[in-house]
Amino acid sequence: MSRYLRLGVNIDHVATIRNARGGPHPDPLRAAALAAAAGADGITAHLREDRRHITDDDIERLMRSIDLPLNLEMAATEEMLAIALRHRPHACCIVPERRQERTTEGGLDVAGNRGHLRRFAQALGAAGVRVSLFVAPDPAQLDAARDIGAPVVELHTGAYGDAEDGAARAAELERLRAAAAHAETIGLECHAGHGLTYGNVGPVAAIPTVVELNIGHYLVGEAVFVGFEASIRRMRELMDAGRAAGAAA
Ligand SMILES: CC(=O)[C@@H](O)[C@H](O)COP(=O)(O)O
Ligand SMILES: NCC(=O)COP(=O)(O)O
Repeated sequence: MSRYLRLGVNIDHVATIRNARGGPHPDPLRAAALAAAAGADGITAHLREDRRHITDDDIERLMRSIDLPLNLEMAATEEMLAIALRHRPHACCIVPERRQERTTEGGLDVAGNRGHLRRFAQALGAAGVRVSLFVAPDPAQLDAARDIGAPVVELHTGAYGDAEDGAARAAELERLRAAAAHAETIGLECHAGHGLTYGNVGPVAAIPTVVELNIGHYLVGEAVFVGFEASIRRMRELMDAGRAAGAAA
């Protein structure tokens, strides 16, 4: 029987639009409420060190007012750890950050930073926060994640989304499939996300050991044309269709 695939709606880029004018509109909290109405299973927000989209105040307000679990994405810095420990969201996904990047370019080097990341995983885990590590679909990084005691990994799907031809995309999809299978074998819960769209979500949703997708930028972009709830509902339909196709194969 196929497992339920959760949808975490990332509301970062609602804040990007708001911040373009410096006022309160559009409010990511309103987006979170609409995501809940559209059937999202969780809300994801990335508090970047440079606060280019989500702000500290957004996190405060999300923690106070949403009913859905919050997945706080953050870099492994002392400042972010203190914020996460103060709020204790349902989950924290630790992600790499480079100030000059336009978006999250790759996964964490868990294998090369075990000591540092273990301390974060332990502190957050002890506070009751479910810790996930945002990694490339690389078995060595998954083994390192398990070694440092993280219960969850989120596979970076950006290379799959960016692949320009069918063969390259198939190769990236195979890397995701193999990594998700490896996660299950070593006892890690497996999520995936970054750059997912209506056009590419199906084959990722079909991977049976992936239990959560986090999707944001495309949903906010589509919302301009069809509305936020409608964009989420359409994504949900495509995820469900992909899951069903995977189960039938
Ligand atoms: C880690 C990740 O993939 C998300 O945070 C998402 O990409 C939105 O944030 P940015 O666009 O700022 O990378
Ligand atoms: N962790 C991935 C995420 O939250 C959403 O990424 P994107 O859909 O905004 O690229």
